[in-house]
Amino acid sequence: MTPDFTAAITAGGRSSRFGSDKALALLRGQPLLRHVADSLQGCPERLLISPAGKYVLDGWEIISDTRPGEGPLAGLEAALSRSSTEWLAFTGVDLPGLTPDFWATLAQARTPDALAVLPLDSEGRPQPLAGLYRREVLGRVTGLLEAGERRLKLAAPPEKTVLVSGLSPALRNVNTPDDLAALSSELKP
Ligand SMILES: Nc1nc2c(ncn2[C@@H]2O[C@H](COP(=O)(O)OP(=O)(O)OP(=O)(O)O)[C@@H](O)[C@H]2O)c(=O)[nH]1
Ligand SMILES: [Mg+2]
Repeated sequence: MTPDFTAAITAGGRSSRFGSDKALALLRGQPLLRHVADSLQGCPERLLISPAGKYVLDGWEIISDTRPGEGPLAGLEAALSRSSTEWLAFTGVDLPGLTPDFWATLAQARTPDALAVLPLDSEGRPQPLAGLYRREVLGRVTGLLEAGERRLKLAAPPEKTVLVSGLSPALRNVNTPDDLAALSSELKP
């Protein structure tokens, strides 16, 4: 099924724990950013939140941060402001295990009342950096940012967030070179 939601990858981070730009670090010969983008390639609209000129990703529109350096919650604000569909798939550069099936599973879990659909990680916690967000959370996100809040996990109210289990293998997150080395060695035949 063709996705009916906009894709957004927030890519304005400094990779300080990784030590070099992790979006461009290679896993199986492809940059991490490419792995994430491939999982969302079927989306009708594709947005990359990053400084102009930093990345080239064919078919993706580069959107500048409205609040540069303020973290992924600000990236979500920029993405929701530009998205023209009701739902937005929002993620980062460092989750190379995401797949089209992952996003389809989240999309199927949407309910009429939901404002967000988030997967549960291996410890049973919602992972807000690989979720679907309804466009109407934009007002709340802007309110949080204006109040000095930066935690992405507060973007949608818990009582209107659908949580999906069984997806944790797709949520391997790369923050350090050791994380990438562990992932590479697991994937070797
Ligand atoms: N648009 C935007 N994205 C951000 C910003 N800060 C972090 N991100 C992105 O949010 C995602 C998750 O953030 P982190 O894992 O903390 O990445 P990071 O901030 O580059 O790495 P550290 O410096 O080690 O914390 C990554 O895709 C980052 O590129 C920002 O200020 N603006
Ligand atoms: Mg960070």
